[in-house]
Amino acid sequence: MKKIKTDILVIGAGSGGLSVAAGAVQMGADVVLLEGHKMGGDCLNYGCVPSKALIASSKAAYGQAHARRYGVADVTPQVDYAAAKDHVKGVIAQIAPVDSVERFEGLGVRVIREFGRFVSESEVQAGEHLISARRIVIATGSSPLVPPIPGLDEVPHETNETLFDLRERPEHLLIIGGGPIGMEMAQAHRRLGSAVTVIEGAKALGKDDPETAAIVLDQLRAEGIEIVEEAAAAEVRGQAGAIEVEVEDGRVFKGSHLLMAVGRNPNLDSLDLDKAGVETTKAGVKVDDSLKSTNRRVYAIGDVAGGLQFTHVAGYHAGIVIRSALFGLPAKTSTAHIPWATYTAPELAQVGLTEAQARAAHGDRLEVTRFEFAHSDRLITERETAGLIKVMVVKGRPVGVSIAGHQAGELANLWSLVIANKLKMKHVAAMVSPYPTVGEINKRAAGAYFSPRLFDNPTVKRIVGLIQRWVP
Ligand SMILES: Cc1cc2nc3c(=O)[nH]c(=O)nc-3n(C[C@H](O)[C@H](O)[C@H](O)COP(=O)(O)OP(=O)(O)OC[C@H]3O[C@@H](n4cnc5c(N)ncnc54)[C@H](O)[C@@H]3O)c2cc1C
Ligand SMILES: NC(=O)c1ccc[n+]([C@@H]2O[C@H](COP(=O)([O-])OP(=O)(O)OC[C@H]3O[C@@H](n4cnc5c(N)ncnc54)[C@H](O)[C@@H]3O)[C@@H](O)[C@H]2O)c1
Repeated sequence: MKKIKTDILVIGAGSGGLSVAAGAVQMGADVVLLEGHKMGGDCLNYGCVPSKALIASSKAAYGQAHARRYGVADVTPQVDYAAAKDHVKGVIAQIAPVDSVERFEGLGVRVIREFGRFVSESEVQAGEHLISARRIVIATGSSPLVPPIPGLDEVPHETNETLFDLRERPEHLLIIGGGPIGMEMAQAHRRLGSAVTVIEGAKALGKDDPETAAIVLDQLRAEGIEIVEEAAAAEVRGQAGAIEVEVEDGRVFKGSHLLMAVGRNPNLDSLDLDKAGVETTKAGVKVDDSLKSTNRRVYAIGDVAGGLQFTHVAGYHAGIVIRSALFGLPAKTSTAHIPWATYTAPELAQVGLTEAQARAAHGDRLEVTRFEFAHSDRLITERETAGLIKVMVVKGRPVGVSIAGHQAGELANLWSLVIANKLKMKHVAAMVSPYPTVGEINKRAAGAYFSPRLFDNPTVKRIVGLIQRWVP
């Protein structure tokens, strides 16, 4: 057994683990990084990157088929599904060097390509290495949840770990689960020419504001995607090419392929966490708001910490851990300014509280300001007018923003800045946006907040009237 001593041991080289390792080593800590599978984790290999690359292919196909509204003839796109998958692989390959062993070794991180498991409160075994560390960061991510639906273990099905390797376009893709994975892949496949049925046990895009989610779902349905809600899958039957999903009320949906997209399972099983005194819940490692586990030397970040499961959240967690583990400074997580976006067309984005959450937290003090994308000159030129921004405001300060529409994810950036820095609507209103940009929508939303105060206000009218009498 080779013994290694280090300051920081990071288990898992995905979005969270790589960010801790890169940050800590560049600030002078001795860092060991373990990765048992692919460098870059889910986001690079099976998640954000391949899904957004496939969405880009589908957007190109959709653009060809819907050009007439711009005065350019529609054409039926000649989709080569395998070539689209080559494009996906090419994108992964282009980004992979940033997450590679070579890059991290170049930064001074000792990278060990083995799975790690705890043998004591401060030691982890990885292959022939026994590593003892001052601080250990669990960043092992999550895996696709495979629910105990009768028949599923005998019927061939895809998950996010296999879908991007599929070379033949599914004739009819059945998707169980109408969350972000299900809906992004539904639209991508529909636009690439598959028939698509989404079977959702509750509400599709149910973690988002229902009003903004409805704008997205209307468009998906208009593109021909069948979305069945309140229909939990109860049984799966058939074989490759001829699959049936029976839902709880007895309806049966037929397709050629099946994608499971019903949520995530934290990667805990191989870690022997009981040897380290690290407690877990169903969601993941039990952590406090500074991401410390029940063993004060051990942190958990990203998907395995069981909160919001996004790459940018894993990166945000990394910053908290670096502050705490390297500098011994207090650092606590907050979700108030955390955004997320679903990259359907139109996109769906959320920052902080939804209207329902804000109402529950702030009651009558809540004001909801709205602006319809149909009033954006830029989006009229682009013919992308379906969309809405809702800003939840308490005493002049935004506490949440829900956006559906073209570039909703891009628009969300500003609101994270505003909420993170406790800025007010007056600060957004004070910004000058270049005309005609999509980003102007954010300023218009702030304008909508102030309009009734300025334009429907008898006191303002009286004052203006008085002043005008005196102005020469
Ligand atoms: C289809 C899909 C699309 C997505 N799209 C987006 C998106 O657009 N935007 C977004 O923000 N998020 C998206 N996500 C979520 C995002 O991928 C995750 O939130 C993110 O990857 C989590 O990072 P992580 O570091 O916690 O885990 P991961 O990136 O999964 O990394 C964990 C790593 O740990 C390794 N590991 C596990 N156990 C051990 C062990 N015992 N020893 C050593 N190594 C181990 C694994 O092999 C893996 O490489 C998407 C997810 C999916 C599935
Ligand atoms: N754009 C992005 O940022 C992005 C994209 C994809 C995934 N992700 C991340 O990955 C996570 C996982 O995504 P996901 O879509 O798998 O999970 P999810 O938990 O968001 O959605 C799963 C859906 O499956 C439904 N479901 C569960 N069991 C069912 C059953 N038996 N029959 C029918 N429906 C059932 C649930 O009601 C839920 O709506 C997301 O929560 C998100 O954190 C992010």
